[in-house]
Formats: sequence, structure tokens, C-alpha cells
Amino acid sequence: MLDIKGLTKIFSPGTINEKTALDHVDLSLAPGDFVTIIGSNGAGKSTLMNCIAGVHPADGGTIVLDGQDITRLPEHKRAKQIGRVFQDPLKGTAFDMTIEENLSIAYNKNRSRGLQWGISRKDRELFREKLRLLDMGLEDRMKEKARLLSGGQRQALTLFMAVIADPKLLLLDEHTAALDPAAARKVLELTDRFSEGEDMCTLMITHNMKAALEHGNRTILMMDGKIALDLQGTEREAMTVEKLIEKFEINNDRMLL
Ligand SMILES: Nc1ncnc2c1ncn2[C@@H]1O[C@H](COP(=O)(O)OP(=O)(O)OP(=O)(O)O)[C@@H](O)[C@H]1O
Repeated sequence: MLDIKGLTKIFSPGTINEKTALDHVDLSLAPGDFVTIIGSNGAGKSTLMNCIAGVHPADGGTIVLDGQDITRLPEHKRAKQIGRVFQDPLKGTAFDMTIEENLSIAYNKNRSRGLQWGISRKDRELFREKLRLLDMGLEDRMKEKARLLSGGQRQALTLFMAVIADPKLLLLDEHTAALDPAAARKVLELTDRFSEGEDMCTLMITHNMKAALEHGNRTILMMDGKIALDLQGTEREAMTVEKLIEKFEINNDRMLL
């Protein structure tokens, strides 16, 4: 589903600040894979996501998603197949639009809407039905502005918007880090639910080591722009947070155990 070969990113090349943030990274994800990403500060986790999403052009290597080479595709074209959620709950939704308007934009991003304006009754019914799955009562607040939602509700809505147009890849960059523990738990639970199935694969950066081992089916550890460890199957099942920390010196100032 996602095939990354030799991905390299060098910031400020040829200057005193030259930094190789990604150093020939190889990573292959099968349909349905849910991979958690951990690593120290500056290891290259966000740069990996930014290169996949097209925020930064790659300086070397290739990225193939669902059979299509997207390495040189601009960010807005990749966005058709990639859903993203960031750490900041304020980033993912339009503040002054209603919940249903936010959902409509996300839902219709890959659809040609012709001359039709507004939200159709059919779409509204679909949103109501799907919002019910979040179990947050948002289906009864569809005409409220997104700014009225709590951080956890907004992040749940953002996550929902990221998957509503059926992307091939979901990129989560510490999307629960700014939430209180109960909201973080709820959003992680929804993440698990949305990542089920074989139609999409998921990459999730987290500084919560326990969550990294408990969610998804595979964990990678990044170090100095490389993948230093790729845990899956029984090896992952046998891994503990303590062992990880003991074996690899992971220094992340936001690390949670
Ligand atoms: N736009 C940029 N310009 C210059 N250097 C950058 C840029 N983005 C990232 N870097 C550098 O690339 C390296 C990798 O950064 P990146 O943000 O990918 O790390 P990270 O693993 O996500 O770290 P953290 O856990 O602290 O968020 C760091 O040394 C960082 O300073």
C-alpha cells in the first residue's frame, strides 16, 4: 500500500546548518497496517510525515502509495489520498464553520459537486449517522460552530474528517498529545476503530511509549533520520516500555511512559 525507498531529506544543504533529517529510509506498509512511530527529539519523525504528505520535497528516494508514484506530486494532489491529523486541535477544523460544514468540506474534497451548493439532505443524514459512531453527542449539534467544541471533541471531529473521504493513508502526528488523559484515550479508541479494515494504512507518531506498543500492529523507532528498530509480531508482543528505554536511549522531552 505504501512503499518508501531510500527517502532522504537534507535541510539547509551546503550550509553550516546542514541537517540530514531523513537518511535513506525504507518502509513498506501493507493494506490495513497501523504503524506507531517513536523516537527522540529531532529523530526525523515529523519530517518523514511531511515528506510523505508533500509538505517538504524529498531530496532522494521514492514514495509509492497504492501503486502510484507520488514522490513529485504537489501536496494538494496527495491530500486526495492522505488524511492528516496534527497535535493542535485548532488546526484541523475551520473555527467559524459549523460541524456539518466542516464535515461537508472533508467529505466532498474528492467529489465533483457540479453546480450544487449547500449540504444535501442525503449528506446531512450520512453525517448524522456517522457522528453517532463517535458517541459524543455531536450528531445533535451539527449546526453549532466548531469553535464551541472542547479540544477532545474537535480532535475526534478532525480525525473523523480525515477518514470520511476514504483515504489510502492516515497520518497522525502526536494527535492526542495536547489532550487531557480521558480525551486522549477516547481519541485513541476512535483511531483504533477507524484504522480497522484493509482499505487504508495508518502511521501514528506518539511520545507515549505505552500507547505506541498497545495500538496498531507494528512499531518503528527512529534515530538520526533512520529506522533503528521495526517491531512486529511476537517480538513486539514481548517488548515493554522499560526494555525499549533500556536498550535504546530515547530522549524525548515530552516522553510519557
Ligand atoms: N523546516 C526545517 N528546516 C530546517 N531544519 C528542520 C526543519 N524541520 C525539521 N528540521 C530538523 O530536522 C531534524 C528532524 O526534525 P523532526 O521535526 O522531523 O524531528 P522529530 O523526530 O519529529 O522530533 P520531535 O519529537 O522533537 O518532534 C531536526 O534536527 C530538526 O531541527
